[in-house]
Amino acid sequence: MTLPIPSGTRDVLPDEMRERHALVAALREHFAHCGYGEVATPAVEYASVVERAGIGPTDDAARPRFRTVDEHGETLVLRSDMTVPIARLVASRFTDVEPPIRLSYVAHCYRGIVPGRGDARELLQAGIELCGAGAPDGTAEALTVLVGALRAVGLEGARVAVGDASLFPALLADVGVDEEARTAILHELATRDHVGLERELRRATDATTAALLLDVAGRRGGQELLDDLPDERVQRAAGGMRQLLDGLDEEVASRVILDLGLTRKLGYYTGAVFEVYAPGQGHAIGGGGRYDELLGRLGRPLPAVGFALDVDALHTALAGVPRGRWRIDPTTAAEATR
Ligand SMILES: N[C@@H](Cc1c[nH]c[nH+]1)C(=O)O
Repeated sequence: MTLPIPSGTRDVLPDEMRERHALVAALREHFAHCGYGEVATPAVEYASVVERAGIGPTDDAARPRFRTVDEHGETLVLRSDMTVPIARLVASRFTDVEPPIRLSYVAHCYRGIVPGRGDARELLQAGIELCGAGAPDGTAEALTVLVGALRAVGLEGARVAVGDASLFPALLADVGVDEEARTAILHELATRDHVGLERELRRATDATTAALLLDVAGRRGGQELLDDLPDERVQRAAGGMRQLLDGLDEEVASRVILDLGLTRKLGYYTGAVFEVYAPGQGHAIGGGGRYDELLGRLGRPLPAVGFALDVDALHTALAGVPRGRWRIDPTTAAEATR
């Protein structure tokens, strides 16, 4: 008899667990080497505290999906990511600590899923948060740690798509699109619905501007992409990306693909956003970005940036890499955890 477990969750058996331990050990070592101290936070938080983070509409992946009421009648939520709990931690436990504050984590998070899409309801994330370091230097540091993490586990073929969550809002304001139409357009952009995006753009602007914005949303490529932007307003809106690229070292920049239409399903991003892609994987295996307003909403205004890798997705991506090229050693990890 096979007893079911909730969709989007999984059991992990010993062989896979041994490799997962090795993978996580390599990531932990890398984060520590880069100066990030590991923290743990509770899997449950008070709903009232998370609400202060001002998480967006119901399709925002940062909005907790699992709620329960404790013995005092307080509503508790299962965390949906580590960025909000760490922002809470920094705002309440690191009040006197001089920034930048560098923290890392390996933790399970819980999300709602769209049935049939293969999303994880429970996912193991390994990531960092760099609080108190603005753009572009803080962003460059986070990207450098990210690229180093991919190298530390031997995933040489991975690429990091970099976009900017402020690019389209700035551009839409610049071309005079009103607030309501802007929200509809940004929604289509976030869901990567090209047809819907075209429809909303045509509704909100004239045909030439709509065509320009649609073209910008589809631009993806190397650094030369920024040298060839079609319009002064687009060049202005992409100024942050230019500055970021100028500050990256060559090795990190060689892993970056610019994606002007990139947005993430988490509403707290205010600037650069990243997504990690590995050969043969249909979904991103990690992502991150700048969230310069979140900490302020929780009581300690600091610019911040971070990323999280989906450990299981990273593991699956590594399975496509010949064993001899893994930088992690599952045998040693097995001994270490025995
Ligand atoms: N919390 C984000 C990743 C991230 C960390 N810091 C900023 N963003 C996620 O779950 O995808």
